[in-house]
Amino acid sequence: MATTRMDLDGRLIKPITICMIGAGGFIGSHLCEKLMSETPHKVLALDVYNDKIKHLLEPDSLLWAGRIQFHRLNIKHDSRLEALIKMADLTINLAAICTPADYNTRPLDTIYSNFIDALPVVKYCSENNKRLIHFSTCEVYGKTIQSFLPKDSPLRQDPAYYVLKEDTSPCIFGSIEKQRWSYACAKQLIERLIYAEGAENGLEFTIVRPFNWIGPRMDFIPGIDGPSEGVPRVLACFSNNLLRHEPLKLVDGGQSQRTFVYIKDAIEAVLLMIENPDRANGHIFNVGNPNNEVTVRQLAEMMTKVYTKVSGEPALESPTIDVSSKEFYGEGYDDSDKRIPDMTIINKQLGWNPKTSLWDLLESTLTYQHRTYAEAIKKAMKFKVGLVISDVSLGGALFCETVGIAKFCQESF
Ligand SMILES: NC(=O)c1ccc[n+]([C@@H]2O[C@H](COP(=O)([O-])OP(=O)(O)OC[C@H]3O[C@@H](n4cnc5c(N)ncnc54)[C@H](O)[C@@H]3O)[C@@H](O)[C@H]2O)c1
Ligand SMILES: O=c1ccn([C@@H]2O[C@H](COP(=O)(O)OP(=O)(O)O[C@H]3OC[C@@H](O)[C@H](O)[C@H]3O)[C@@H](O)[C@H]2O)c(=O)[nH]1
Repeated sequence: MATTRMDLDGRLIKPITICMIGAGGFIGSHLCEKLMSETPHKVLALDVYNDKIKHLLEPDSLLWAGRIQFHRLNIKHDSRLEALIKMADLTINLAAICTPADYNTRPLDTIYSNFIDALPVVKYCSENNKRLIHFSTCEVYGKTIQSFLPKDSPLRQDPAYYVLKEDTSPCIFGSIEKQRWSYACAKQLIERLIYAEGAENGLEFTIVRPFNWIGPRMDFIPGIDGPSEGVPRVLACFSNNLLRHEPLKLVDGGQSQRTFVYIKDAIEAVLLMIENPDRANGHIFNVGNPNNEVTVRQLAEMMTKVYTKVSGEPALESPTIDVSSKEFYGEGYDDSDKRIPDMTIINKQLGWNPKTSLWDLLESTLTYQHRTYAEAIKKAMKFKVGLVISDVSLGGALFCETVGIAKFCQESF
């Protein structure tokens, strides 16, 4: 760990204490890891779970012991929150419901989590003159202007109609019954509130808009370290399909486009924000990789190829199947058509650029997924087949939840 660190303007960085809310999640776990291994800063890690940061908390002999402290609390109702924010120099708020499967099926929880529950955090930071880094989302841009242009319009080729820019792009959401947008709308309102606290009360803030950060520890694998009926974000959905040898499900044909950035690249950007307050305060930053754009169908094809390479297992003959969004997510789902971040502001303020190609980030991530989950999945599948066989021998109905299991069952009989 470097003890002497300089900021981008050549000044010595003093060690600070960070109150990190949602530290036990995907981004939080990587940020804690980075702060512990490369900086002298202290972290008060707040979350309801700590499974993803357990390796940083135990044993006591770790190099950084004493610099990270876990507080199990729910910010919805815990009177310790203000005191913890007061103890820190900087608060980073990552806590949120942020999986699309929840937005239209649990819109109230989504709005409460992303707006109402974030309010006291903003208030305590403002009242106690504490700096805040708040995690918003690229979803605040909603759909692109391009998506409303006629299919044959030459303007569709003009980046002005699709590249998403913090200070000029509009936020375009669907109608109210498209409850998918409950998340984006709640995030937009909390951004506006933070901005207003900055303008009227002098709150020192930075807003981060992540563009599909992916990597190890993202979400969960259904039935292994999360609910079997749960629907995580696309990286974990496709990883789960690959691990179980079942086709990857393409929602509405997989035509939507996304840019994916490697979590380790993105964390570098957050560290620059933490350590360069003069350059980061008052700004909203897109953090993504404009060079890693694919359709979801292309992502599925690439993940299938990469997984074959890292696992040594052959791909299925038909590696993908189409599924309607209504069937997959339920009524009220809608989608962002395309998400390319403009990088001008983060480049100018922090000199940050993403480095890792989509192929490389998928290779390291799927190597991790295979190493972490392949055995557990095999065991779970054998157990299920065992149940099926005993069910059949008892004259019960044969149930095979997945194509993979169905094939395995046929072979076993
Ligand atoms: N991963 C991405 O690509 C991405 C993209 C856009 C926005 N974001 C935003 O970044 C933030 C972090 O995302 P993530 O991918 O790490 O998600 P995550 O779900 O892995 O992490 C969120 C963490 O917050 C915790 N949390 C939620 N509600 C809480 C509460 N009431 N009290 C205490 N803890 C609570 C959860 O337990 C979880 O550990 C979110 O605000 C999300 O909206 C992430
Ligand atoms: O199995 C799947 C899962 C997802 N998809 C599709 O893949 C695309 C990406 O889905 P994700 O679950 O990763 O979520 P999205 O990119 O739509 O939104 C995400 O990005 C912004 C963040 O705030 C959140 O992390 C999340 O809302 C969507 O078009 C979705 O419909 C599939 O085709 N198949």
